[in-house]
Amino acid sequence: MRIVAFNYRDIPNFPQSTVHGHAGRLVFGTLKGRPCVCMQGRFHLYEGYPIQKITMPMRIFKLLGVETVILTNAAGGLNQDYKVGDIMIIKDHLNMPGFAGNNPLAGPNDERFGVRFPCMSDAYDRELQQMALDVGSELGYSDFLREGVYCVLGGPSFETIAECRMLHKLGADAVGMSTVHEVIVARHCGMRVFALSLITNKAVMNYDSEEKANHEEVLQTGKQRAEQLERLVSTIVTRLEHNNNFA
Ligand SMILES: O=P(O)(O)O[C@H]1O[C@H](CO)[C@@H](O)[C@H]1O
Ligand SMILES: Nc1nc2[nH]cnc2c(=O)[nH]1
Repeated sequence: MRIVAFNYRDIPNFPQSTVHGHAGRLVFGTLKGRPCVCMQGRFHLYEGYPIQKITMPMRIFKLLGVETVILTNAAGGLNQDYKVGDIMIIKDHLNMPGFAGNNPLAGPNDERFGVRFPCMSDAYDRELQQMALDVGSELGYSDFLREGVYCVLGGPSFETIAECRMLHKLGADAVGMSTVHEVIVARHCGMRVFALSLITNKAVMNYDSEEKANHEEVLQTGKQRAEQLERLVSTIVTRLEHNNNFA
């Protein structure tokens, strides 16, 4: 397989990855014969970037001709049934920065990309969610494959116990610091979206707990499930090719 990779620092006006574990490369190649572009590292509000800069790659992908965006993230599990290592298919989100007015589409609307008031009730493609469930079951992943609601916060501090309890009551199954901004911009310009959270740690909900969220655990769980996540995503990509039914 031939790939061509560009360091973010060599791409004019592209933001730079500052997070440990985010390589900072844009990789072009084929995945099971399908042309793909992959971000090795994404951008977050807590890195200090304006929200429009964080989501700029989505518009670049649209202009490159990308039709489907697959996003993955690491997240803390709020749902008490979730275990570390579970993979959650995101079916919906809670956009906390958006509640406070920090939305990537705020400001003048660029009509070349999409409408002023885009719908978000269909943000996560339902056919792709079903396909992921089917693929997961074929691969023998059903025991650790979930469907749930992802909540984005600004970070970089992890949540307090009271915050975790509140987010759980509000209907979130997992909490993180990414993805939602990209989803909004991708949907605004009409790309199809599928997203997964790897539950890398359990959110601490109890004052008796000795557990503490930390980035090392996040990276470690990521490594442990990397192969299975890769297989899941690459098989989904293969099915997109077979079905080719989303044009
Ligand atoms: O970048 P993603 O996969 O969302 O990673 C999550 O994990 C990091 C914290 O450990 C934060 O960046 C948070 O957003
Ligand atoms: N906000 C947040 N982000 C995470 N990323 C990975 N785990 C977590 C977590 O527990 N909380």
